[in-house]
Amino acid sequence: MRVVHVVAAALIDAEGRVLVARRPEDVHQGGLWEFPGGKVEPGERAEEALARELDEELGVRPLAARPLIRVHHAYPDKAVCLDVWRVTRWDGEAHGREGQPLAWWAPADCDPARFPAADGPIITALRLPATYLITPEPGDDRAAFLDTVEAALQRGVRLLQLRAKTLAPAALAELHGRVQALAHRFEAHVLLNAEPALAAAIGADGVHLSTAALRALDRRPPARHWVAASCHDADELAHAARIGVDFAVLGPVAATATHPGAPVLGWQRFAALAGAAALPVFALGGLAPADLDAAWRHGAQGVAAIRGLWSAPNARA
Ligand SMILES: Nc1nc2c([nH]c(=O)n2[C@H]2C[C@H](O)[C@@H](COP(=O)(O)OP(=O)(O)OP(=O)(O)O)O2)c(=O)[nH]1
Repeated sequence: MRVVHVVAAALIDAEGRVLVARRPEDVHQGGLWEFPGGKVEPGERAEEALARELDEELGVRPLAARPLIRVHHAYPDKAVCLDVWRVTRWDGEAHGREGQPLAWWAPADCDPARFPAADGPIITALRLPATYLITPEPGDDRAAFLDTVEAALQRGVRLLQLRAKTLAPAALAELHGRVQALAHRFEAHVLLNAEPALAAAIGADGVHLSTAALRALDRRPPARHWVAASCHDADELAHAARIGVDFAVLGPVAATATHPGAPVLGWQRFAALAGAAALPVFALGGLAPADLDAAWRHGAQGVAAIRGLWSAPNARA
């Protein structure tokens, strides 16, 4: 089946709400809500198509746009590649130039059932931040560890993975409780890197699956908000998406101190794998916030990091 290349925009307003439009009843996926956009015309670059569609449909001109996610989806009658951009500044006031109803919804209120099936990963991408902090092993000084978690939250980190492989379950549960209490003060979420049953039992916001744990599962484990997984190749990404994992971490993009000798992907390979994956993918491995632009240009949700997002309490990133 020929793949139809579509550009779509997530216009984000000052309150973090996203603009959605209702598709007419009589077209493909009619009656459902969508992110405004349309087909890329022959010879057009994606950004040109985006500007044209936003003018035609909403009467606005994008001023600040960056890639959010690319989603491939095969409907029974049509295969699409949705190239979705996050637009945070534009000229003009958005109005339905084709008579389509518009609404501004918080990403948390976007119900995937009201959108075309391809849009699930787009909604997830909108709900996720651009950085995912993975903690280093906590060591003996718990107070210093918690201070550094708090400093990261103060710098704007809103998604954390507590990764403490050296701790027994009781000690891990205890530390998790403290980290989660801190995180919740900042409306941040903590994913526990542990057995899904332990994460669920102690009320974690989510569970982060190791590659081995992901491979052993044939369905999404129960979780309060998030199920994430560590992936290294196309098979693992496909398996993660198939069982309903919300997002993946893929790497290493560059060499890291924590995983010396691991085969490095590089940005081109990362882009090919992330672009074909049906879920948001964070880039991991030797990266820091300074790499966000490169990550977005290569199809990443953002950057996941241990060292790159973890620094002494008084050091500002
Ligand atoms: N714009 C948009 N299209 C989506 C979304 N989700 C989704 O599956 N699609 C599909 C539906 C359509 O098959 C295709 C978009 O094509 P379209 O028919 O809206 O494109 P267009 O505006 O160029 O329309 P036309 O002039 O060819 O009629 O992408 C979404 O969130 N936004």
